[in-house]
Amino acid sequence: MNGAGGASSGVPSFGARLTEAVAARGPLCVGVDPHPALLEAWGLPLDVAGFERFALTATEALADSVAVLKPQSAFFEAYGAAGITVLERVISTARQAGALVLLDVKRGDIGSTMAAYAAAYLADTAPLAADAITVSPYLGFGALEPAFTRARETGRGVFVLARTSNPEGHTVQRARDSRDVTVAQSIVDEAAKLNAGAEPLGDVGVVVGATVEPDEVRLDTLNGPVLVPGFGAQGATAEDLRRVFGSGVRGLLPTSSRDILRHGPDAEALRAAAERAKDSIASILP
Ligand SMILES: O=C(O)c1cc(=O)[nH]c(=O)n1[C@@H]1O[C@H](COP(=O)(O)O)[C@@H](O)[C@H]1O
Repeated sequence: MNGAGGASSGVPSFGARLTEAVAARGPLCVGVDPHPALLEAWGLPLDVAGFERFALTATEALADSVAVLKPQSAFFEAYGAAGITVLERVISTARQAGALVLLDVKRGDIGSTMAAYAAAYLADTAPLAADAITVSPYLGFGALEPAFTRARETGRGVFVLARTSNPEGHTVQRARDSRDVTVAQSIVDEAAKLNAGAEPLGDVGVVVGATVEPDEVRLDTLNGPVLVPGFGAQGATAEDLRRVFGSGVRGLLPTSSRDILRHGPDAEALRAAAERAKDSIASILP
C-alpha cells in the first residue's frame, strides 16, 4: 500500500507520524469523552458551556504531552451544531499542540457512502479532518476501501474494529467463517495485506481490547498500529497488555478515557494521571 513510508501525495504517512509521536511522547492515547457524569464530577453545568469547558480543558491539559487524543464524536453530536463547533476546536487545539487526533466515529457503510465519510473526516479541506478515524467493518472490510484510499492520499490513518473491549463483542467477532478463521482474525489479516511492506508502520490499524482473552488474534503480520481500549472503567490494567498481547507485538497504543478524565478539572492533575498511565504502560511494554 505504502511501502515507501510516505503518503501518495508526498506528505508523511500516518504510520510514520504515529511512530514519531509515540517515540517522543510514549504509547498512550487519551479519550476526550465528555460524559455527563464527568461534567457533574468536575462541577460543571450540564449545558453547552459546561460541555465546552470540559472538552477544551481536557484537550489543552493533555495535547502537549500525550501522543494521541481521541475525541468520541457521539458526545459532541449530542449538542448538535454547537457540539460540532466544539469538536472542530478540540481537533485544531490538539493538533496545534502537537498531538495526533484520532476521531472516534466508528463509521462503516456501503462504498459510495463510505466515500462521503472519508471526505468528511480524512480530506485536507474537511472542517472535521482528523489524523485518523475509527471504522466498523460490519458491511464488509472491502466496503471501507474509500476510507483507506483517502487516508493513504492525505497521510491519515484508519483503525478498524477487530476484537472490541465490550462484553458483547465476542458473539460476532469470535464467530468462525468457512475456513475456521474468526471474524476478528480475518479483519486483522485484511489490514495486514494493506500494510505489507510499509515502513516504519502501515496506516491501517486495528482495535483489540485489553479485556479479551489471550491469543484471540494473531498480530504478528499486521505491521500496523493496534488501538487497545478497555482500561480503568472497563476493568483492564496495564498488566493486561502482557496477558493479552504477550511480548513482541509492535505498534500497541493503549487508550484510556474516564480513568484519566476523572482527575480533572485541574490541568496538572490530568497531566499527572496521564504520566502515571504512561509509566505503568512503560513497565509492561519494552
Ligand atoms: O474504538 C474505540 O475507541 C473503542 C473500541 C472498543 O473496543 N472499546 C472502546 O471502549 N472504545 C472506545 O474507547 C473509549 C473507552 O472509554 P473508557 O472506558 O472510559 O476508557 C470509549 O470512547 C469507547 O467508545
